[in-house]
Amino acid sequence: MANLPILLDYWPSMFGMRARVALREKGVEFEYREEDFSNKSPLLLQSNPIHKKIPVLVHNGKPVCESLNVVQYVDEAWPEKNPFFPSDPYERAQARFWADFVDKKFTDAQFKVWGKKGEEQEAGKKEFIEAVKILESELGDKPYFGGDSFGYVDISLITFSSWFQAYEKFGNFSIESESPKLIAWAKRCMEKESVSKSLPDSEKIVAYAAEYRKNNL
Ligand SMILES: N[C@@H](CCC(=O)N[C@@H](CS)C(=O)NCC(=O)O)C(=O)O
Repeated sequence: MANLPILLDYWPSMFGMRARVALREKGVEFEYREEDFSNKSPLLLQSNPIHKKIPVLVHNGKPVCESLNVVQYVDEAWPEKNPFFPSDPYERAQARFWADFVDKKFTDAQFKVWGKKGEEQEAGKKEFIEAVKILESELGDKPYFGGDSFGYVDISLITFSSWFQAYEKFGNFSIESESPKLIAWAKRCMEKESVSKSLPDSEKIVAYAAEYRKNNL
């Protein structure tokens, strides 16, 4: 295991999953280390002293923090295979814009759908459906957000699909009837081994979310 990049991660984390998918897209072998948030490892605390959050990729002894930053780093450190970005500067800027939209709009909304109740949850559902429709229109008729190839925006968003069943169960709505194209895109992405190997079983996520709701709501 000497010299393999180390990924500090936590299994249900859609942010951690992004790093897993990115590394597997590049065919990079890595050591996966599961963190216990009630007893964070010294390596996590040293590597990400600012946020103390996963994912952290430790490569050649140096830590890279923040999931989208990890995905970009992986693309640059292993440029030979499956580039995540198009070469055109404008298209690259657009890809960064949409991944940022996923982080700023979609991430907050999805949390309210499964992690809140009452009015806050209802508002979250509205925001979530709005965000999904915007993303669906950005996808258009392309197979991937990256066009013909699976890229940066695809990696930033696909990891949330392991949570879709939890959103539907606790939000009491159907994502497919709101946004069939997005579901078709998610199924297409799941055909990639880099994705299917990196995303946990949806049933496990539902059970995890149910436990969170029991303890926190
Ligand atoms: N913006 C961060 C978010 C990472 C994040 O929220 N990680 C959570 C797990 S999903 C975490 O490490 N939480 C530990 C804690 O808050 O103590 C990223 O994209 O990497």
